[in-house]
Amino acid sequence: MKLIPVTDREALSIRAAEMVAEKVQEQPDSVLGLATGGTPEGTYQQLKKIYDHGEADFSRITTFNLDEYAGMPKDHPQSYHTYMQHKVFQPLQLKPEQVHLPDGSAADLEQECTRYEKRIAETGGIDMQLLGLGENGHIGFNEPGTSFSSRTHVVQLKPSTREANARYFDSIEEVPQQAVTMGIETITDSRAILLLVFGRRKKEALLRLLEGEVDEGFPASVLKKHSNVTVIADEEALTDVSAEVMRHFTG
Ligand SMILES: O=P(O)(O)OC[C@H]1O[C@](O)(CO)[C@@H](O)[C@@H]1O
Repeated sequence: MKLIPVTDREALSIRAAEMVAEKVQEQPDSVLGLATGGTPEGTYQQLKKIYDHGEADFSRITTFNLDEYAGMPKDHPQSYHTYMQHKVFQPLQLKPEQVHLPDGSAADLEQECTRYEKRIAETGGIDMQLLGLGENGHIGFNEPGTSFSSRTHVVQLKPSTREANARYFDSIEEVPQQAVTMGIETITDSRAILLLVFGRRKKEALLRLLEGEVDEGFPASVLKKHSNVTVIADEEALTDVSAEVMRHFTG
């Protein structure tokens, strides 16, 4: 795991967008794994600037999202389908056939998980996966305790995750109880992973990731076993990380 420390959220977003754009420049038919939530929003804004300036061509990429709420129509204002349409697919003018999300409104969710895994495999797998970090260490919606060998599956969301995401809904009761998420092994099968972490809210999780053991009780710790993970983190998230640990991951 390699750490790139940056000053703040904006610097993180610029750096992450540059890395995604560089990947697409060197491999125009890249398969990108994308995340939702607050973390990658700035990165998507920066990618739009890069696109508008004609500095990258996204017309041949394929995308796969990490997760989607279960039981939510695709056109619900808080669905990840809607988020992606507004923040990525329309701004980068991606065509429907280029983009993929799990269908949380599918009648048979187990079948949907199998379909999604198959689709990822058919494209040859993910070249670069963007990830945010949950306060409890979740990646995608893989909550603590999820097997490191899990594939795309249906999850019961923890109360803490529902509370963290309640800010996007009118009330916590409206936050779905379940989601469909890529599994941990689906994520770690990606050839490269870019984990973005900013803000004080994430400092305990980042500290545990950098200093703690690899353990299924903290899903993100699996990233330490992967050979190509870059963590971009800002000063606030790195507040409690010792100089020695910083040197270890940046050196
Ligand atoms: O970026 P946020 O909103 O802090 O959330 C952290 C992670 O949790 C999720 O919301 C759950 O999948 C991810 O989309 C995100 O990367």
